[in-house]
Amino acid sequence: MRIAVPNKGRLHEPTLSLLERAGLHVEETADRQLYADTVDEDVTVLFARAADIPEYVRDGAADLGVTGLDQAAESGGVVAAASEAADGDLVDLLDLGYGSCRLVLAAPEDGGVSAVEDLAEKTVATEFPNVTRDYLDRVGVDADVVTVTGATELTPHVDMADAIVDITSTGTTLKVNRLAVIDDVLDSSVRLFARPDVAGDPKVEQVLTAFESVLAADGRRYLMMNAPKKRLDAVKDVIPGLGGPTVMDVEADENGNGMVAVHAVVDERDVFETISELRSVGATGILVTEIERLVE
Ligand SMILES: Nc1ncnc2c1ncn2[C@@H]1O[C@H](COP(=O)(O)OP(=O)(O)OP(=O)(O)O)[C@@H](O)[C@H]1O
Ligand SMILES: O=P(O)(O)OC[C@H]1O[C@H](OP(=O)(O)OP(=O)(O)O)[C@H](O)[C@@H]1O
Ligand SMILES: [Mg+2]
Repeated sequence: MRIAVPNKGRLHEPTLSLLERAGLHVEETADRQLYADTVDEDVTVLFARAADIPEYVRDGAADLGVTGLDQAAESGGVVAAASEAADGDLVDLLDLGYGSCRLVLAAPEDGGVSAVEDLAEKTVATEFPNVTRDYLDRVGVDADVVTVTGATELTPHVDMADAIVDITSTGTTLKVNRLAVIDDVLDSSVRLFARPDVAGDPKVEQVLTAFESVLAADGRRYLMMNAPKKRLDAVKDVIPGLGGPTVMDVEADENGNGMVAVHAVVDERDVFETISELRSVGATGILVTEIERLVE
């Protein structure tokens, strides 16, 4: 099975790190190599431009692809489940949570365009012509779309366009270029995409579960401690655990009091408060560790 992942740019590193954490270690390759093996002999990684990945998957060059929803939407249809797929659609299997950005319609701050209706008979420049045309159809505005391959923010200032549809995340680029957001076109983040015909394959399910387990572990910590057996209920009350803690009998303390070891998964935001509460109900030897993966 082949997974297409971004070969460079901002999505490259986080995607490799996700594969690594998911247990799909990518074998060392020289930079720019197109393919790489993983520790799983059935899984090959294919490096491609973020914008080309949806096409690789649609065409069958790859079975799975990791890229932005914006890129997938630009290249064709995207559906949430294989059962809803029409010919050529991609299935959006999982939101991987990084690469979050918005495609927005923006125009010069002090210009003549302050609502999408003002764009009738005018021109919109974008790297996303298909998404932009779909959007204009949806809102019922007849505007020209010109395709550019970068520096879109410049086009309204050189009379190439009256507005743009472009990616924004912090808003800095729009601000620097004195452009104001007029409307949201698409919310995007990086997703795991599959072709509908492979979406239910056991190997695909295995990759999906591995990715999900990484996301589930994010923001969670593993707590281990010892506690007097008679304080167990109090300890349990303190731990906002995932399906209740794991409790094991351990050796009694020096006074012969029964002791237990308690393990639990907790939200990292709760760790600080939880530790002092655990100490106050008699827990000792409290250990906090990171979790690599969590299969629920
Ligand atoms: N500013 C941003 N913040 C968050 N995500 C972004 C941002 N810009 C782009 N992305 C996401 O990353 C994807 C890839 O962007 P792009 O193709 O521009 O590559 P890049 O990482 O910028 O590298 P390069 O432009 O140098 O090829 C976009 O389709 C989008 O999903
Ligand atoms: O809202 P902001 O945080 O300013 O981000 C938005 C900018 O980020 C992306 O550009 P990128 O940095 O990828 O440069 P590129 O044009 O070379 O792709 C995008 O094309 C916008 O220009
Ligand atoms: Mg970019």
